[in-house]
Amino acid sequence: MEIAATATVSVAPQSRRLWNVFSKKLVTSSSSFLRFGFFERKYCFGSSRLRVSAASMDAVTAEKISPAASFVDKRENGVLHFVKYHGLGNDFILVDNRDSSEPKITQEQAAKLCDRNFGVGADGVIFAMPGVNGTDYTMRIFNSDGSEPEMCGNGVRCFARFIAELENLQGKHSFTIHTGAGLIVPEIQDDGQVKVDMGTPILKAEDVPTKLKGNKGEAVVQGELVVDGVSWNVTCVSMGNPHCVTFGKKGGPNLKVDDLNLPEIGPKFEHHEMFPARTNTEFVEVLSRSHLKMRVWERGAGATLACGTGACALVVAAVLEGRTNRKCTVDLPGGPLEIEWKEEDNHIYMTGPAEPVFYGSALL
Ligand SMILES: N[C@@H](CCC[C@H](N)C(=O)O)C(=O)O
Repeated sequence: MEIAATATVSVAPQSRRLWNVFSKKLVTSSSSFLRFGFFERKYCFGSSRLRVSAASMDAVTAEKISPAASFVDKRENGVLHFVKYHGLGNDFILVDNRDSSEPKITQEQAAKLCDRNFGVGADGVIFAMPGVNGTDYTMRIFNSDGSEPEMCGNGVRCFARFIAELENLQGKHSFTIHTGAGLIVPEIQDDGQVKVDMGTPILKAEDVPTKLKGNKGEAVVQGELVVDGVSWNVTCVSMGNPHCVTFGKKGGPNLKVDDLNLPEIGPKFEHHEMFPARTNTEFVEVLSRSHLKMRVWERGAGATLACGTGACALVVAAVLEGRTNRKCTVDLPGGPLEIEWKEEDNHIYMTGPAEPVFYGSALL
């Protein structure tokens, strides 16, 4: 029996070696052809196109199909193709959703996929969708608990790198991205890092939103938040999504963030009645006027290794509290981010890495 098959497969540079292995196997083993078939889908990502024709292969008979390969090969419905990325260990399942303005999976399915034991494992699922109002793309994200936030700083850097792979773009590139927080503009740098114009911070208490009363105009700056009978100094900032930033307790010493029991204290901030939309919370230690260290408890995701919107929010808080300059390095558990809150345009700029980890297909 002659099999004619053509597969157009594009792969991320990091994955090229793996694909080379696949393609080598393809010409040396007929059963590998069937394994390859699992990946031989319309789904394409990456920058190097590999065109494979199996028409000239020796006859491959149906008897050679192993039951397992056959099962996998047949699956198309109920399968989600994805690429896993991370930004400083804040990890996401990226989905090519450019053909539709409806996410390919539900919030419940996203929560299942994010489970680190029963799913792929991630802090969230991000969908690359068609742009609106003249923007290049729309980014939507579901947290690992299935809730939908407005924005994600580390996620948008991953998004930019994902788009560059999908569109086969090399070198410096910027995109206009519509998000729940408005227009966000990431730019891939020559060194592969991504610099993002994160827009302007929102400080008006009711827009953050927080029920705490504004004490510096309409903003909450070093306001008092009582958590389990203990008073904390907090500054509330929205980067499109809500953040509560604290440098320590009222009248207490500056925080040593390594000493915190984050899983115990984090949820008490997240679900505090003063935050009607829940909140992300950044616990911050000042190392110098241009160097901060933070740990984060994220709304809908818990303790994560990094939070880009959080790093931006805490530099705004640090400046408003007179603790630092407008340009800082922020050390997060997963590594550093460079943040600048520019006086000229009131915009915040975040620079950091985003890396692909693996690609795959998940059964839904
Ligand atoms: N990790 C993200 C923030 C993701 C959204 C957040 N959990 C929320 O619900 O607001 C970042 O890097 O900004």
